[in-house]
Amino acid sequence: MSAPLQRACWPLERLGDAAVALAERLGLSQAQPHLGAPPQDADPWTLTRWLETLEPALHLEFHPAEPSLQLLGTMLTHHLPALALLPAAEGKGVLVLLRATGRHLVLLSPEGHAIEVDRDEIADALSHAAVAAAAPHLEPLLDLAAVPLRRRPAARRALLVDWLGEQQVAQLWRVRIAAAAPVRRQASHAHLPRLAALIALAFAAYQILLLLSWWMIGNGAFSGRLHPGWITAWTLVLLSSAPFLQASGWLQGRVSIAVARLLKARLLRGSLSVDPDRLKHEGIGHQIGRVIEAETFELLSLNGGFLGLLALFQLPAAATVLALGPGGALQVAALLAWSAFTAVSALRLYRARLRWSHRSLRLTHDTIERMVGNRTRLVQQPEASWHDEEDRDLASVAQAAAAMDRGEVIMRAVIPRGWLVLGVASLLPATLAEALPTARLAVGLGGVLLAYQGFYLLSQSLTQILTAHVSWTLVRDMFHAGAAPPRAVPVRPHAEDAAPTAPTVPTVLHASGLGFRYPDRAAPVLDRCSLTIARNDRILLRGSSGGGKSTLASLLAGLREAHEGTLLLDGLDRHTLGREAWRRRVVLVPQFHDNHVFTASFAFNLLVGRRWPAHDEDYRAAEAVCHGLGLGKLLERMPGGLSEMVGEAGWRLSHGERSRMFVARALLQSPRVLILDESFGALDPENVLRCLEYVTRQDCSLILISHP
Ligand SMILES: Nc1ncnc2c1ncn2[C@@H]1O[C@H](COP(=O)(O)OP(=O)(O)OP(=O)(O)O)[C@@H](O)[C@H]1O
Repeated sequence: MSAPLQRACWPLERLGDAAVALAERLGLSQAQPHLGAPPQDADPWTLTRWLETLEPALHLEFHPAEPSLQLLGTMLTHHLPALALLPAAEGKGVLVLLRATGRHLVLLSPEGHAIEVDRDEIADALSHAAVAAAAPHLEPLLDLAAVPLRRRPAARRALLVDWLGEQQVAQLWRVRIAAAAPVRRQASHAHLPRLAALIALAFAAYQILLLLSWWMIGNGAFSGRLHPGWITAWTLVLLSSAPFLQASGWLQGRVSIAVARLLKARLLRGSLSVDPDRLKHEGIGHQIGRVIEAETFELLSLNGGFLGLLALFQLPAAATVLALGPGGALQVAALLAWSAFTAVSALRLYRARLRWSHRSLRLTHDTIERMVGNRTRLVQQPEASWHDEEDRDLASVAQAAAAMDRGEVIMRAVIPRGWLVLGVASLLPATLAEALPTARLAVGLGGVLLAYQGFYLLSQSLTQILTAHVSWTLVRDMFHAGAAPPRAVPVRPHAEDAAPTAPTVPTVLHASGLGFRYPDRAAPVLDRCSLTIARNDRILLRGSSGGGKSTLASLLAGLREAHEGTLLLDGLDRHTLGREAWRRRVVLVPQFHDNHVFTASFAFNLLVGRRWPAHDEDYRAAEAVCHGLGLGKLLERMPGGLSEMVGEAGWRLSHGERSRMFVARALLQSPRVLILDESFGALDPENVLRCLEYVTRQDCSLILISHP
């Protein structure tokens, strides 16, 4: 290892510090306390889980990547920043890769210095362990082929890429700013303020050059001195405005991609964080409507914003030209009056669009509900009234749509064209009062045309921005739900995060005085509920139907939040530990109707909570758990085994097979606390016994919910 690489290498025990230093470098986090060390001799998967525990505090996400030799170079060039694990032969350490500069990478050293190291040297160091086995066979081959010395490095690399194929040669973690990070931070990380300023500058330069070209040609033409020199200058000025327009278009593209990424990531996170009771209450139709609105928002807000920016340059420029022209103050007053009329029309359109959106959202919701319950409706509802409500709802949406269309016609057609009439009319008094020279008249008309273009852009922009704003009112809850909880504080991760089997303090979960009430119910479901669960406890929770067992389970698993009382896991509350870390440790298998089989391979369904794509050891673990739960015969029966497609469009698992698959899915997440909510209700006594025996043998605390 070269001296610069040695200087840039962090000892593995300081992985947490390396992550913090990177976060600070990216402007995402202030100085953090020492975050402890990852477990000794941890494998990459364990390190990944350990790193994940730092995510809430650092506003970062660590995505593991295990590239082949062929992909390693691409990763080191295009997927930075990243953390990289140096293999044991290279001294087992961590590299903090900041960015690529040509053939070099900039690394952050433990002393906080940026150090440049050759990219190939880093690739060799990272892949050393995998490549070492093949290396001895290379030289004899190169000798035999008489490859000249200077071409040997390239030949060596080509041979290795071919030999090692898809084999994983290195362990990296791509570092991304978390979707939950404050929007301001994400925006500045994506350079959005700078890009926006550049767009504004490019627009301004384009506009100024355009006006200048007008002035030149107009001045020359109307003064009767259209010298070839003026025409050449006019052509040059006009041509030089084109690159600014191009540049602004290109910058807009970059902004659009960055904003769309930010928005999508945040909405996705938000949709996973919204209170499940609220989602259920609103219904699936409402959620589908929201997805459509989110698309609308993304599409129209950016486009409308860019058009609006252009209009903001164009209208003041037009006002200036009009003020200098023969119409003077009268034309400027007409422009202001028309702007006010535009604002009023925009407000009316906004209200109409809001009404239409709410009604069509309700229509989507009701349609989906009717589709879901269609069979019941066909059987139980008199045929004559099947479409009554649908007709009523459609008429109401059509009425709102007609009002909205009227508003759009005013905005898109009347506003720009109406201005043309008003602009020319406001020029008439000056024209009638005195015989105007052609040049003065041209300035007046030019101003009117310039303002026409401004109003045209403004009307397009306002229509889109208002529509986007209505969409925003429908998705903003989801967006805000994706933000990091305000109380997220740095956590000192425990070694047992990564090694759940390690002996720890006996108390795992501690609840005291828990209270919970559903929003639309007066009486609480849980009232002053206290319990302590120690490591490897086996608890049977029984009670009458509707007594609150599933509700308690969802509180313990972090799916719902108690309205009063405290709940601690390993001594930390849910906000401190972070939602993801909590759910990884306390895994709930919900009741059958609340669980889902994905239309995907059986292996995916088993391993989705553990790691996907899965590794060989994951497949082995999945098979072992399946055998333990009595699913071995199913694996033999399915032609594709673990790769068999299951779900609605695939192999239809029986009720009992599904419920055991749900248990296997939870066990494969190596939980510290496992909660099974009536998971064995569909099994025959023999399989119940076998499953009970298997789950009670696992190294985790177990809560089994069952009817008396
Ligand atoms: N989203 C909700 N809104 C209002 N009430 C609810 C909601 N979910 C559950 N409940 C009510 O809360 C009470 C407790 O429900 P819970 O599912 O926790 O009971 P349980 O003991 O698990 O019942 P079971 O043994 O029948 O599964 C029930 O009366 C139920 O109807």
